[in-house]
Amino acid sequence: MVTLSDIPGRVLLVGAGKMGGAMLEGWIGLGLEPARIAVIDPGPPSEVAALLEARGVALNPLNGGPPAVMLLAVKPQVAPEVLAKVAPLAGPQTLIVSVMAGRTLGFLEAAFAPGTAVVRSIPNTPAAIGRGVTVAVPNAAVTPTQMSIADALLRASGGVEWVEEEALIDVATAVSGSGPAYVFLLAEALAAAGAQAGLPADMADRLARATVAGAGELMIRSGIEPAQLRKNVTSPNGTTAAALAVLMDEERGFVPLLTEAVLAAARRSRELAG
Ligand SMILES: NC(=O)C1=CN([C@@H]2O[C@H](COP(=O)(O)OP(=O)(O)OC[C@H]3O[C@@H](n4cnc5c(N)ncnc54)[C@H](O)[C@@H]3O)[C@@H](O)[C@H]2O)C=CC1
Ligand SMILES: O=C(O)[C@@H]1CCC=N1
Repeated sequence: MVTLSDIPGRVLLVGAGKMGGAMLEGWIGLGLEPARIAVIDPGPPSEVAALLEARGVALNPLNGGPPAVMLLAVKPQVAPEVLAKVAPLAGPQTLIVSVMAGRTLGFLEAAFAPGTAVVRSIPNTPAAIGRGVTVAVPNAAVTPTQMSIADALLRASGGVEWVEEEALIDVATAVSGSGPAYVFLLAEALAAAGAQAGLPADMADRLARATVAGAGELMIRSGIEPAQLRKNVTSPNGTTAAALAVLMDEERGFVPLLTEAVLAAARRSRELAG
């Protein structure tokens, strides 16, 4: 098994915003030596800049030779101009790992020298607390060792699932990549509904947060299927059944709505391919 300290060279992070910064924190937390990391970012968020300064991670270094890994975490929309600038920093042995939504293996391969090893992946923001999940696909040039290196870097943020079919990344983006936003919206909507139904707003907010967090933790720790956990809350002819009759309506309920949302996100991921 490859660990972060086995990576044969530097890790160059291009774009240290919300996602890149979260991954960086994970690597440092798991013992990747700060001297083995460098960051390229013209304007990292202040908390990331403070972390770089505190740990002595090089920001925008002028040289250093080709890195072992270049991890791309800029917005997909600026990828063409950013890649044109950073591609010359990669050597023949450099492994490219992208977390950019939509940007395909084909797009990434075209930006680097022929034969460059590229992994396209999609993480999510619970990466910031090591509870993310990432789905990744390698191109044909990725060696087993490089795949283990990519796995170690991505696993610092949580679980990793490898797929062989690249099209699945667009769907994973719509489910797990964007998914935390759906859950946060659920917390927002539950709080708003509670306030509208008469709870003090701050209390509705606390109850909604605790409910979403507690339900998520129960699902993980118990290992019980979500459908069974739902049934465990639902007494026959009780309050939950009354709510679920609305939420599980086959036409207007949560399932058709979420299906439409996931399909919209997957479609957008395919559009971002450019
Ligand atoms: N935020 C999320 O939930 C997820 C984001 N992603 C992907 O991660 C990537 C980054 O997203 P966020 O971190 O949310 O965005 P962000 O805006 O927080 O971070 C982007 C960073 O790129 C930097 N940047 C801009 N121009 C640059 C350049 N020329 N060279 C180097 N760095 C440059 C910015 O200063 C910023 O710090 C995107 O491609 C997105 O699709 C993937 C999965 C989840
Ligand atoms: O909204 C986006 O495009 C990115 C990718 C997945 C989550 N955030």
